Amino acid sequence: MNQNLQSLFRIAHKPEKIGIGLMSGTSLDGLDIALCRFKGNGLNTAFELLQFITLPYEEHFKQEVHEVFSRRLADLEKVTLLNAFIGNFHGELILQALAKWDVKPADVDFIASHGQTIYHAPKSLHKQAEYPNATLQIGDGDHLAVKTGILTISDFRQKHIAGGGEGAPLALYGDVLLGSKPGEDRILLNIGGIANLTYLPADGDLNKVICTDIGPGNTLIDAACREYFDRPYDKDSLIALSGNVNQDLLKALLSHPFFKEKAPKTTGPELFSLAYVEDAKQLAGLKDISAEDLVSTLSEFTAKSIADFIKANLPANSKIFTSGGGAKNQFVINCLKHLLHAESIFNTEALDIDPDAKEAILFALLGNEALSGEPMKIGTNPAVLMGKFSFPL
Ligand SMILES: Nc1ncnc2c1ncn2[C@@H]1O[C@H](COP(=O)(O)OP(=O)(O)OP(=O)(O)O)[C@@H](O)[C@H]1O
Ligand SMILES: CC(=O)N[C@H]1[C@@H]2OC[C@@H](O2)[C@@H](O)[C@@H]1O[C@H](C)C(=O)O
Repeated sequence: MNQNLQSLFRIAHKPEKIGIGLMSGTSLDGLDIALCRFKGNGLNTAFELLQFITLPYEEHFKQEVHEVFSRRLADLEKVTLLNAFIGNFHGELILQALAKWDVKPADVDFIASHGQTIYHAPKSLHKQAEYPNATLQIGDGDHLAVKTGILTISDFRQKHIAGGGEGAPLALYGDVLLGSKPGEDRILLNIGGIANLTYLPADGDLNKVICTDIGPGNTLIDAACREYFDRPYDKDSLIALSGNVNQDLLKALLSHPFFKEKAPKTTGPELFSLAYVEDAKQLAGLKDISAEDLVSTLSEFTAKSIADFIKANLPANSKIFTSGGGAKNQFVINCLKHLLHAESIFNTEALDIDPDAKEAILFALLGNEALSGEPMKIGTNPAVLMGKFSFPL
């Protein structure tokens, strides 16, 4: 037997596995690296987070990715170069993290890598009947495997699409495993570049689980901060707090048909961009708005779209647990509390899940499933095992 398959067979049979989950999200702030230990699979997974780090991206790298990120027209050579470069670069960052933690690459059984989404095009976006849902993550797994010497599983989203989904959100698999509690209706709300949530019903019925994108999380707030303040994001909501919400613009921002589409649905910065904001300004008949008022309005927009979705679709008594960088945006969280009449909104720390690490843990879990799990049917999501295998040799 091919020695790669032999080693794959050996790792898949190990009762306990050490895996690294990698997430590089739409905010492009850095690479999240989670080192985890797993026993078992599916609903019987025992999991432990051993180490977590976010290694921030340098400005130059962010600019290179922004050249092709969520653009309909991009330099194909740049895409090709970045695909190989990011695979190798993420491999280097893993080696740095392992050295810092004093862990040998040989002690890690697998890497599960999300890659970098550069374009997400569900049918609701591209509207071309002859084409399927589609999405593109770059940062090829072979480069990671060869650079680190560790078996790498990558490109998880294609199988979800092939099975009838939109390629996202994949959070539901991890959320069900880590977040469910009998007797409690729960909402795990991730506010990253895009906001998404998983509803976990109190009776544990997997058919009732809902996992969907909702709309913009930080993506528009970040884009406005970059454009008008030369800052990557609105740290501690200082800009939003210094402005006022423009109600006409807010109404126009909320009027897009995406918000009326039935869940599950997905979206990205391809739709929610500064061009979207310009269109909304026109719709509202608004010529001028101060940059501070714009950031306040976009922050309220994030909170209002999330609250509207929850009020219209989910039980009112659900307990909410937030994660993602947007959970640190107090303006957004306070608006949410106000709109939902919620006394408290927790973050996933209350569930013993590091809110910054949650998505990287999710991919490690998906890697563990790819190696030795079985397809799971949850809600209307495709029952598929996701991920492609890359070998070091
Ligand atoms: N202290 C803070 N105050 C306000 N906003 C913050 C703060 N810290 C982080 N953020 C927001 O969180 C963002 C990063 O979030 P995160 O890393 O969860 O996104 P991501 O993983 O790239 O997104 P996605 O889940 O959509 O792929 C920043 O760009 C910023 O908007
Ligand atoms: C195509 C893509 O990269 N989508 C991301 C993005 O970031 C948040 C939201 O949009 C979510 O749908 C997804 O990521 C998470 C990890 C998911 O699949 O659950």
